[in-house]
Amino acid sequence: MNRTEKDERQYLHEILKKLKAAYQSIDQKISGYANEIQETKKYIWENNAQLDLAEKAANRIAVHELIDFGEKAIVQKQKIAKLINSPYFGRIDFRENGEIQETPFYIGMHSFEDESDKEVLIYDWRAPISSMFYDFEMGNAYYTAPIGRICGDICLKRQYKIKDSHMEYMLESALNIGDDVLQKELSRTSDEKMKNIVATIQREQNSIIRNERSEILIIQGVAGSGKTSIALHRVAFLLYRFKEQLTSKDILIISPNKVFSDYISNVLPELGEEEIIEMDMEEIASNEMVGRLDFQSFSQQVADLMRSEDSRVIERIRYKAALDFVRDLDLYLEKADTEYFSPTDICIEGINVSKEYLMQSYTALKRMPVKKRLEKMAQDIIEKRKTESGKKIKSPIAKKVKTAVLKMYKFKDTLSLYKNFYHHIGKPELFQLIQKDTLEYADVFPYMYTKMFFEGMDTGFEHVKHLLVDEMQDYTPIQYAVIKKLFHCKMTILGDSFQSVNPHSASSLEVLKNVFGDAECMELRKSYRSTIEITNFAQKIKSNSKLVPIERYGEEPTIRNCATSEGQSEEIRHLISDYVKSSYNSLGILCKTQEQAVEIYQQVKDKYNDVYLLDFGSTELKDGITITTAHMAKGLEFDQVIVPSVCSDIYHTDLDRSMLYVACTRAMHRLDLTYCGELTHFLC
Ligand SMILES: Nc1ncnc2c1ncn2[C@@H]1O[C@H](COP(=O)(O)OP(=O)(O)OP(=O)(O)O)[C@@H](O)[C@H]1O
Repeated sequence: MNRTEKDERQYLHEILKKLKAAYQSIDQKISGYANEIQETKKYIWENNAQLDLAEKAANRIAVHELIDFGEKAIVQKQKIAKLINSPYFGRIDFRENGEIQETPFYIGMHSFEDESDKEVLIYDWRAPISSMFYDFEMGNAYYTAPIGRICGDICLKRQYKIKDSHMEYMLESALNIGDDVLQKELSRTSDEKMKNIVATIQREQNSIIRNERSEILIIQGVAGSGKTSIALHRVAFLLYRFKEQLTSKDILIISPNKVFSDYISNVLPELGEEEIIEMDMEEIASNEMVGRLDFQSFSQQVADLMRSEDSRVIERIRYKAALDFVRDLDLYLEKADTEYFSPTDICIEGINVSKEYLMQSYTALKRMPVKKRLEKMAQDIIEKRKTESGKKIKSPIAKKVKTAVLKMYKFKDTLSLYKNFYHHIGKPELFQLIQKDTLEYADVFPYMYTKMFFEGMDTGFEHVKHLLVDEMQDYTPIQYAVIKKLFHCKMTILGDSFQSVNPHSASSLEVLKNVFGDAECMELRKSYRSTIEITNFAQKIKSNSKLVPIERYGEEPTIRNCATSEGQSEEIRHLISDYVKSSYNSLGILCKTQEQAVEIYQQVKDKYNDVYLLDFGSTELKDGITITTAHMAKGLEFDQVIVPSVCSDIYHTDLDRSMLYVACTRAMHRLDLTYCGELTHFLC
């Protein structure tokens, strides 16, 4: 039963022996497959002339099968290699009701069974029995197995830190899982890529990961509460739980930008799953707009707003970000459906159709987009005429009929129909093109919504069975209305309404609940990323009464006043030098605008190693000094953060407050702010 630490070390030794043996055996299998593939190919090559078609096909199938076996074996080998490095992180001894003796269960990243007797030696963290490790302390516990709920007692609970096959420590955890282990994990320095957190998943997080029932699950979580980590672990769990129905190709992640995608790209492969396809909202829009209209990007919209707060622009953004806007547009499209089709009798080259008949056809095809409906009506007229006359209808005549039917609709393209909406509501000023053929960002999704009504859409997303939307607060109800039309699948939607990078178009949890009436909402209130000092500091910028900081202590954040802008540059260099001397891996210098970021980059790029400037075109996050905007840094984290120029003439609007909050909440261990002139009132 491995009672003592000595027993445990011995047991680890035994397990490692078995793992290494399994590794060798699988390695041999892989070599065997490789040889067989080569021999079969050689055989086909040498005997090509003599083989008949059936033999050739059979040999080719054999090669494909061998490749398939080989690939599966390689995946298995990688999993065992990971287990050799760290076989397990937890153990629970569970006595099922009615049994006399408890059984120990070791829990790790993947499962592993003894080759000889098939006894499971390590349970995958996603296995039903492993849920008790996260959900219960010592005493009464249960888990849900395929046969139903299994109840009993947990008699022992332990945690281990095993690295490079060596047990660094072992802890008896009578309390909540691994307060000590969690503290150790959170105190570590950052990594280039997001890490898995399987060993320290908390109970409230586990209930989200293992939620199987919700069709649409909304996770509202405070900054640093682990939303993104949890969402990715949830994907891994669903892939394990529904392995027969769900593969990584059936899942799509909508994330804010490419750097963020790169940052999170490691978690699923670490958990033994394949990487998932990621897109941002603009890519989805681009697919629809290609060859038609250009459009402003979200980042450009925010950057423009930061440069100058034009009240007319804000009014346009706000109106289109409201819940009522979707209703207004729906009402308009309903009207457009019935009132903008004005049929007239058709008399073309002996083809006579009455307007009443046309109206009937139009109404009968109501489920189709308008333009497709009109085209179908024209086609039906031609077909009917062909059947009646028994002759082919010449294409110029068919064309004339089609043109006549299309003309009966008041608008011939989506843009005119969409533009007319603003005349219809008596506010034409709410629609402005940036320049010819370039839509404002706020118009992109309303336009797409109108296009779906008028022309329809080939989505290409039919295969998606689970959609994950991160940073939900930055998408508006009309964007969700488009998403709902594009994706008919389960969804996990996560974000934090406190972290919107554009308060004029932010969606609160209430709004989201309204959009997805039948969604289940779960909240995460504990913040894990930052020290308590940093979290409390950020709370003063934007107070969230629901937030509970994790008790991890560090340095107080500083606000450094500088007499001149040269003095400020000097101070920033001084802070960078501190970072260089420290054990930290990453420093984020997070500015309000890209222009400021470029300026600082120019000042420091030649003085230090590993300095990177990120903008919205960037695709990668690297360890070192990252200089970028708060907007771009959304979702990321750094060991140390510097926020320059926190003075009143730079940070003064609601938007600025949000940016400052996002910037400060990116810091894990150290936070410093600099300014010259008057300090922004958000920090007074
Ligand atoms: N249970 C946990 N064990 C260890 N680390 C955790 C746990 N939960 C969260 N973390 C850590 O907290 C940090 C924040 O996690 P994550 O980025 O997923 O949070 P978030 O809610 O998406 O943050 P934000 O909204 O502020 O971008 C990460 O470093 C993550 O590893």
